[in-house]
Amino acid sequence: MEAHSPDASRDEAVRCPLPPRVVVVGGGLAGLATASALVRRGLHITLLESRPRLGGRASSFVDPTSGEPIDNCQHVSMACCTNLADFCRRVGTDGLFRRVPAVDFLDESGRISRLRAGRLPAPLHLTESFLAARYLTFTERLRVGWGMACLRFSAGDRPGESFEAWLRRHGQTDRTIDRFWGTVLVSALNERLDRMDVGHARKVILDGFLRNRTGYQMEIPTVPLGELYGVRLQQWLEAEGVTIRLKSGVKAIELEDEGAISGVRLRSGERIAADFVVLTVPYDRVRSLIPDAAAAAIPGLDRVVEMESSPITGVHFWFDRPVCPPEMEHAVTVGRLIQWVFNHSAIQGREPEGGGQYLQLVISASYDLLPLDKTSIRDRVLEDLSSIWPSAREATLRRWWVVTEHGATFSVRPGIEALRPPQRTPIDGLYLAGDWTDTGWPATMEGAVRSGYRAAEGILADLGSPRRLVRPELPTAPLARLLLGSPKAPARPSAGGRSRSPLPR
Ligand SMILES: Cc1cc2nc3c(=O)[nH]c(=O)nc-3n(C[C@H](O)[C@H](O)[C@H](O)COP(=O)(O)OP(=O)(O)OC[C@H]3O[C@@H](n4cnc5c(N)ncnc54)[C@H](O)[C@@H]3O)c2cc1C
Repeated sequence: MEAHSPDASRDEAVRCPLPPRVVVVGGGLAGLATASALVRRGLHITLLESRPRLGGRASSFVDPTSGEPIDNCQHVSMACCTNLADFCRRVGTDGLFRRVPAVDFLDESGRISRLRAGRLPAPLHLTESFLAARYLTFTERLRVGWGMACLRFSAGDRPGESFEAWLRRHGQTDRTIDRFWGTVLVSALNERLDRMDVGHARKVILDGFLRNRTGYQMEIPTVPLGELYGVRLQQWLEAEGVTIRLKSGVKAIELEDEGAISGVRLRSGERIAADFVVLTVPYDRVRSLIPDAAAAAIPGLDRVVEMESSPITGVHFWFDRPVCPPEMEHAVTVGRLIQWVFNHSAIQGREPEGGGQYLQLVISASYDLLPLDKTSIRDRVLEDLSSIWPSAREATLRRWWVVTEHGATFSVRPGIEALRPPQRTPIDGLYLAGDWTDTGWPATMEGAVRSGYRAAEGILADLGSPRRLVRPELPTAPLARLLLGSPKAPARPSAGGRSRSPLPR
């Protein structure tokens, strides 16, 4: 399987120049992005994944009763996710998304308020549709506008302050907090407002919704995640010469006497030699893969364990008849347990056999559901859905799944940025990546891809062939630059300087 013998030493590699060997540990979006960015550069790349499939937290499983692929949970991105878009273009899956230019908010009386760009330039492009929103009174809409202005201009945040406390300090009421800020941000950041960092909330509102006319638009996959980030990625990477090994869990990295990376040891005991290792495993796994002496040399690594996880619950319902309007693809629900409804019969054309409707419901930061069993969660969600569309009461629920991912994302709690390590480590040849590493982004597919690109940039710089892989944010519109200032440029890994054989140019 390997072009190099497992015991090939660095000296031999210098005498007989072989392609530099990169081992990527983890086949989630960070690992996939790292590998995809390094192909066609004369490297020997191996990707090791402990599970029997690629995709990590963005994946599907097969329903044993129907044989149908089911996503662990609906994943959507926004048009401001420029690196995820770049990654999908790179691997040829960019045609498998539907761009949704309007976000529909559904209130208790079943009324839809559509958020979409109007005639005004950014950052005012959403003003017309927001002023028409029916889930807030006119005064409440003005109050939210004031909150946004404060978010831009407030002088300094109080260390450790939650976003909810910040909102109350800036004139927001229970209703605006619950019906606007909570509705938008809890699902965007997968955290409750009373546990949410102010900087991350600011980033979603300013960078996601206001800087650019299209940044808020959603990208919804039209195929199951297992196809999007699993099967298709595997085919593409293998065609590009990447060796993919599934069911190959890594036990630990291995180091030379001088402290540089020499390879990884699998749980099976097998050793794979490497000049570079990129660890893209989740934050709560990384420490166990790094020997103590090396871990001590990585500033902040021990603090990674202070990160916390936040859960997401995805509920899948197959009804024997349409429950929501058949043409409706998605809705953000205001003032409910359910936060998002996705109509998969409309989005992916996945009508249950014999007709009916397949709906996916999402509850982010689902702490309150953790003590409940799956049947109780099903019943609560069904009750909630029935109060939106009473037809859900009469319909027969043919099949259902409740999937709660306890460690769905790291919690964006106040002060989180101090716990996120950079991708480059002081260990020669060792990189970290994953949505939890320092990207300035919350736990998202975009953050994962950015981290993978940064690790790849670091490796190429070490090999004397620096390339810019991380794509810039969407351009800030001129008026938005005037009113909001420029977005902060995230820190980048420093350029090479390592004693590595240069890449052929
Ligand atoms: C339910 C849910 C809903 C979400 N919704 C959204 C959304 O709508 N939009 C969005 O942008 N993001 C969403 N996210 C977040 C998004 O899925 C993650 O941010 C992203 O997929 C993380 O990618 P990653 O590569 O950093 O980590 P992971 O996907 O966790 O990948 C790490 C990989 O490493 C593997 N691994 C672990 N240990 C080892 C080992 N020892 N050896 C080898 N392999 C190992 C794991 O099996 C895994 O495949 C959601 C997440 C969940 C769980």
